[in-house]
Amino acid sequence: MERPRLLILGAGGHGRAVLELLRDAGFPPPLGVLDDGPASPGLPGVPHLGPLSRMAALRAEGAAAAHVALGHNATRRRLGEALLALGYALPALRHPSAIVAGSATLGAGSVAMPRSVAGAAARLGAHSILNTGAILEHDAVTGPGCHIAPGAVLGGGVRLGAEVLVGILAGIKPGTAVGDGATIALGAAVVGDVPAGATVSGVPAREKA
Ligand SMILES: CC(=O)SCCNC(=O)CCNC(=O)[C@H](O)C(C)(C)COP(=O)(O)OP(=O)(O)OC[C@H]1O[C@@H](n2cnc3c(N)ncnc32)[C@H](O)[C@@H]1OP(=O)(O)O
Repeated sequence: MERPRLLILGAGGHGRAVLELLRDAGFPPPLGVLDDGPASPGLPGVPHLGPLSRMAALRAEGAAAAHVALGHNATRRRLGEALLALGYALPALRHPSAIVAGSATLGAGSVAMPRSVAGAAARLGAHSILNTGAILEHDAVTGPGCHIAPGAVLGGGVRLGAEVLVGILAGIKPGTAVGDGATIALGAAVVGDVPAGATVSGVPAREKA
């Protein structure tokens, strides 16, 4: 499949990481980057095309494919859905060192960063990040707008709702369910279901009183 020139949304740290991925994966140079930061330095070597609100005008001018490279889950999902509604293609991005099982799926606008793994029948939701070295074990499923941070591991059959952050090096016991908008602290060991909106931390993971 020919790799498209992408419009990137977000010129922060994650944007720079995605830019490296695109180079490693053989994508052509991005069309440009949009960012709302008034003093945004942009992405190195990529034309800065203005604020996020320009995405509609650029679509009308012929931009056809995009990626939202923002770390904030709700914002990334909202912008990704807006891009889809405008008719942009949002290809799932995958670093060449990522291991994605033939039966695994990566949703629209999602990204599998270096050395990440998606096992048999795992499903990474739309607009989600499987960050460096993170692992979705077999049959693990995430909703849209999730972020599995570097080194985190979802055991077999784990189910995440929408917009869940699983912090760096956290682990989730096989078969566990995590509700929408929950935050799993870095280093946590989740051994039971987590309600929507909760923040849990520690080993075993608990909500703070
Ligand atoms: C490429 C990348 O960098 S991806 C980055 C992805 N992001 C992450 O992995 C970070 C995930 N976030 C965390 O783990 C955060 O520390 C959170 C969400 C758990 C808490 O953040 P905040 O609400 O800002 O809490 P804050 O730092 O003020 O700490 C509040 C209390 O929780 C404790 N705490 C904070 N993080 C943790 C943790 N991971 N495990 C155990 N306790 C923690 C603090 O020590 C503090 O305890 P105290 O009240 O007894 O003093």
